[in-house]
Amino acid sequence: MPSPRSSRERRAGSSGRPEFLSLVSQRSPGPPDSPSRRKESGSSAAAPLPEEDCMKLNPSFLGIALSSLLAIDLWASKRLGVCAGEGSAWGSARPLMKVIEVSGHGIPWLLGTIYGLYQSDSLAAREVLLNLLFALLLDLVLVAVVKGLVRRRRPTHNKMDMFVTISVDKYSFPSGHATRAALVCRFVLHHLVLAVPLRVLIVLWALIVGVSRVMLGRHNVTDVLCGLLLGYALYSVVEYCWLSPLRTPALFALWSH
Ligand SMILES: CC(C)=CCC/C(C)=C/COP(=O)(O)O
Repeated sequence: MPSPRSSRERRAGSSGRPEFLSLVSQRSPGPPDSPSRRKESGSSAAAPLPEEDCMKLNPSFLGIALSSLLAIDLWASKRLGVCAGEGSAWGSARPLMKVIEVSGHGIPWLLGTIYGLYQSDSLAAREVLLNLLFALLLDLVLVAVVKGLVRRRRPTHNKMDMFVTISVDKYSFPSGHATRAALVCRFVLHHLVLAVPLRVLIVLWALIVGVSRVMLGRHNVTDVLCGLLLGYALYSVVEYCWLSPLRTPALFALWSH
């Protein structure tokens, strides 16, 4: 009478390594009954694979979770893109959204910081502004690299009528406006002495810049969320590499009057 062994044990045969054998036989490129396969796995492995093993070919839980998240992201982003065109549900708010867009654009921030550097009359102000300039440039490079690597297209409902873009800006992940808004917000909160209402205002501004990207149809929700996280994290890199007159005297000499 055969002993009541499990199907896994029976498949193990004399080797006692069922998982290894089943994975090898599943990954072999030849057809299930090919001579090469029979030679590799012995006569007992030529039997059809049990259902339990075939499950390993199915998408992983992580794969399913990611595809579902992306589907929800696309669906939600389309629904939230209420200012994507003049004819959209909130089309009349589009001009205001575009003003918010410019407020988070790289050019005004870069020009404003450079102007501030030339106008600065104290070493402390120069140090802060020089580091802000470094942060803004680092952010531009990081976003360009990630956009170039990920190459996620902007939502189909986006109208490409943005103020000054570079070639990688045809891609949407991550949102450059969101990274900049989070980075600048954290930077300002750490280095400027501001009254509480102004501190609240800068946080609100960063959030509104993020939300406006989705409302304008420029980005999917995940582009903005990841952009905000990336910008927030980037501030820690800036803090770590902080440029000071002691570390980089030559750089500070450029702006000494
Ligand atoms: C040309 C310069 C200096 C900056 C480009 C700024 C820009 C257009 C970023 C794209 O932002 P989103 O990824 O949020 O659309």
